[in-house]
Amino acid sequence: LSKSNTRHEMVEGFLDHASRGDLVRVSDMICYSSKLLNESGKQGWTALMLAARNGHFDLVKALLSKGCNKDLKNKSGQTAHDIAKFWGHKHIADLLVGDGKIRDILPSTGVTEHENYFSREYLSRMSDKRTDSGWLSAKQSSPETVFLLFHNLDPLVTSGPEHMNNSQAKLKLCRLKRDSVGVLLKKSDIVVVFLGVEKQEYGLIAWFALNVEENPSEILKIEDSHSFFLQGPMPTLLMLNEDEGGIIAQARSVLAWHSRYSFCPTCGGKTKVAEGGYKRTCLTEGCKSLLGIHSTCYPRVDPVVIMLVIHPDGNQCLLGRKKTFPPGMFSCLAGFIEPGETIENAVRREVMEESGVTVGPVRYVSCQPWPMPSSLMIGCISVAVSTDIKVDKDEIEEARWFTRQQVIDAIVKSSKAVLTMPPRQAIAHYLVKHWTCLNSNL
Ligand SMILES: NC(=O)C1=CN([C@@H]2O[C@H](COP(=O)(O)OP(=O)(O)OC[C@H]3O[C@@H](n4cnc5c(N)ncnc54)[C@H](OP(=O)(O)O)[C@@H]3O)[C@@H](O)[C@H]2O)C=CC1
Ligand SMILES: [Mg+2]
Ligand SMILES: [Mg+2]
Ligand SMILES: [Mg+2]
Ligand SMILES: [Zn+2]
Repeated sequence: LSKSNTRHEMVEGFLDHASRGDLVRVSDMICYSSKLLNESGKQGWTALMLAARNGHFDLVKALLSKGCNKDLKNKSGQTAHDIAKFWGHKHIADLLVGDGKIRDILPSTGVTEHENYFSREYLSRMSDKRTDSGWLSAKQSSPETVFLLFHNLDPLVTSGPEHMNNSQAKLKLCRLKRDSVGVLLKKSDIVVVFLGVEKQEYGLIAWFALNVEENPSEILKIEDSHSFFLQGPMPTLLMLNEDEGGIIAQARSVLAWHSRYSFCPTCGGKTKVAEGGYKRTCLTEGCKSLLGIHSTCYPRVDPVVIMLVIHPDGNQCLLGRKKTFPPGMFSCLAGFIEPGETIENAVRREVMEESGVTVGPVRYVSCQPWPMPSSLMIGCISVAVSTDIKVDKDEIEEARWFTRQQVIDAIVKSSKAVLTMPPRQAIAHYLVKHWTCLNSNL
């Protein structure tokens, strides 16, 4: 018995070092007993899974090089690769794909998937539960369930010091419980949107979002004295951490849709909220919105192209500024895609309209949900075939070619910088940075 206890303690210790990313201790212990490599602890988690969970890149590399089995699964059926992907550690997930077989199926475009702010999937949406009203109402009355409250689409956040552990973000969403929002849930005119459940092993903690028009402070029991409705949306919504940015992207877009589409867009009739807040069905008998593809019944997403246009000399890029931008800031040109238009044609049309520049080849780079109210920014890089600029004064105040050095100075916020860049959370920032890295031989 004591022998197996000692062994058990050793495994526990080993997994604890792995979880904390202690490369030295983990390596030492493997030298002592190589069997530890594939040992698992609570819920079947191996050292590799724990290292992948906590983003310890070097440790994952070391464990792989020692020959650990990366295909083992924990009790939830997840491999280390699944875990790394879940938690947004893309570089680790790539490493765990290993021999490259999976990625090699796709022909290389030189573009790898990049996670932008507002893009993280912290919750699993579980869309199959949206039609299960029994499950949804049980979750709404569960004491564990998390409710996010919005007032006119501004989320309730807190700046309380007790929330600031392990987080660089200055603000955090208030995770309210059933008892705090009970009075609102009973009101018939409040839409409650099911966001999903936390991605974790035990239980299924559900999250819901609700929006109220009148200030609810008086009728609610909110104990946190540091809480307030975050006015915005820009730039305040960029102050949350990456996990919460992803949650806001989903919640705010769906709530904004409800606040703008209370009546049927087809006949003006009353609608009924269905599918956990993911549908509004017209109540008028025979309404055309009920026939065929009734896309007006679902939350809208508006595709927008956003593009970095490269000068034919390869060493300058085109940036513009709107009157509403802070002084000195320039960004990528952008515009809504119109019906019957491809991404590439929308890029060429918007650049022509806004700057008078003709664009040739266009390539997709990355995308970003932009919940103001519900755009999907489709980020592209493209090459100009003409260089004269003539701005459309209605939309753009100024557009200019900037050299690679000038945009690098702006990205690193050098004192020599002649412009400022959009914040790092905006895909415009990423597109410029992506280009400067591509051209590092210049
Ligand atoms: N994440 C990022 O890095 C960036 C995000 N963006 C976002 O991209 C979006 C679009 O960029 P923007 O340059 O304004 O777009 P456009 O160049 O297409 O111009 C905007 C104009 O288009 C009209 N418009 C509004 N909604 C639609 C629609 N659904 N379809 C067609 N036309 C529409 C509006 O006109 P009117 O008001 O007269 O009705 C608006 O003034 C904005 O929401 C902006 O916030 C932009 C730049 C950077
Ligand atoms: Mg435009
Ligand atoms: Mg525009
Ligand atoms: Mg437009
Ligand atoms: Zn209708």
